[in-house]
Amino acid sequence: MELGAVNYVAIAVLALMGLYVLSLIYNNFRAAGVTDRGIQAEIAYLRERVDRIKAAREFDKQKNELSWNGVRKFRVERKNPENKDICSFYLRPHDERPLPPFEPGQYLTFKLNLPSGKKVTTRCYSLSDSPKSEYYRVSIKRNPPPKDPAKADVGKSSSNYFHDHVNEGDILDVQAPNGDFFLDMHRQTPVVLIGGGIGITPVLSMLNAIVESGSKRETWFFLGVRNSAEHVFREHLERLDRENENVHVRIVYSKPDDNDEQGRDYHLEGRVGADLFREVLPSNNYDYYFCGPPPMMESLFHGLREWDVPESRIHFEAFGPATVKSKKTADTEDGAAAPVSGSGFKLKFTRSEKELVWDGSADTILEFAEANDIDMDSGCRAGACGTCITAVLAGEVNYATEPSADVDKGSCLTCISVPKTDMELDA
Ligand SMILES: NC(=O)C1=CN([C@@H]2O[C@H](COP(=O)(O)OP(=O)(O)OC[C@H]3O[C@@H](n4cnc5c(N)ncnc54)[C@H](OP(=O)(O)O)[C@@H]3O)[C@@H](O)[C@H]2O)C=CC1
Repeated sequence: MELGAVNYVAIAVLALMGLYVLSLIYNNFRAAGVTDRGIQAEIAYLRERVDRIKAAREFDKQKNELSWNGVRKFRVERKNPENKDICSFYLRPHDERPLPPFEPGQYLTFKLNLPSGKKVTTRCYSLSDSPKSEYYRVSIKRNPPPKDPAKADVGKSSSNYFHDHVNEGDILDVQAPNGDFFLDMHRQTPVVLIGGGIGITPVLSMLNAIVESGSKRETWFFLGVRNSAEHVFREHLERLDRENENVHVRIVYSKPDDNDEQGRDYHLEGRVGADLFREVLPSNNYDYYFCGPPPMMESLFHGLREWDVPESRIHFEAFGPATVKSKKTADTEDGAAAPVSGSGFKLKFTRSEKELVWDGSADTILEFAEANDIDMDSGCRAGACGTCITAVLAGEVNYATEPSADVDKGSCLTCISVPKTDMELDA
């Protein structure tokens, strides 16, 4: 929750008053020849709080002044292959005005004109570097073709479009950074950051932000990949580990190649999960942030819960699997059950002139529509960007997670909802 300016001022004033009173007490002790470590610690703590409040205020101020509504033109300044499947794009604002800061872990939303698309396609990609005033960076993995060759249409794949068609000097339409999965940079509590495959992107942004801020926060960084061919940002991670006492990078290969050598290329063999943390981490007392393939996110969530990590300390990318999100909803304090959908509801898609029966096989209305060749817009697929908003002409939905995008009355976000009744949708 963001604090209003008035609240910041009130807290800062109270903290300063506390600081003042403690200094008076401390000076009295000093005058009496007594030094009290407890009082010094209190003063240091209050000083740190004031600094944090000031930093948070400055962040909000810059964000409000420099952010933008709708799309802004960005020029691709540099296109840098990280390996054969992953490419980083460095983006600079075409208007050359400074960029607003973002929270490490957030993503950018792109409006793309794909070669075979009739209309604009919306796609979200995590920012993979720390907040910088000059450029934003996204690192994108090329989507493999679907197993069914009949469904292969590279012209409709936004990741393939980036790899094959977006070049240095090109201009892209970009919405401001967004997203609820981010690291609170104003805290100093120890963290474990975990990336699986290309899921490294948001947690790498967090790691870079910690290091660049000069924070001494204890930070463990686990990267799970198959082997050295997938081991991206290798030199960068080795350098951060070497140069920062508080940073501990652990590379985990699930299927090392014959030429890969433990100790030289990677630290541990196997999969990143709670069993490995029990061996490597001094305790379970951390905040955990993770992003990766859906099975990894699910097993991490359950493994950490079984290791008695409170749910409030488990944070994962909202683009993650619906099953993890439903579990989180089901575990809410009031014990509310995760929203479920029965099967057998009739779904009428008026524009597409299709009437179908919801069989419960899809996680969301969006997935159900896509499986039935109904054209629907989508972006983040996590209820955050609002691209999939669709008018509900009749009926009601249940949400798997609380939408973070605004939803007008009479509409729904199809990417995170399931039917609660028979429905008629304007799609
Ligand atoms: N911002 C976001 O939300 C982003 C999300 N992503 C997500 O990240 C995913 C990463 O994809 P990709 O690079 O293809 O990942 P990969 O399929 O290449 O998997 C990466 C690693 O994760 C391991 N893994 C698989 N299952 C588990 C498990 N249950 N527990 C532990 N480790 C496991 C794999 O091991 P093994 O060899 O044993 O399979 C492999 O070593 C994407 O599918 C996307 O969903 C990616 C980028 C950004």
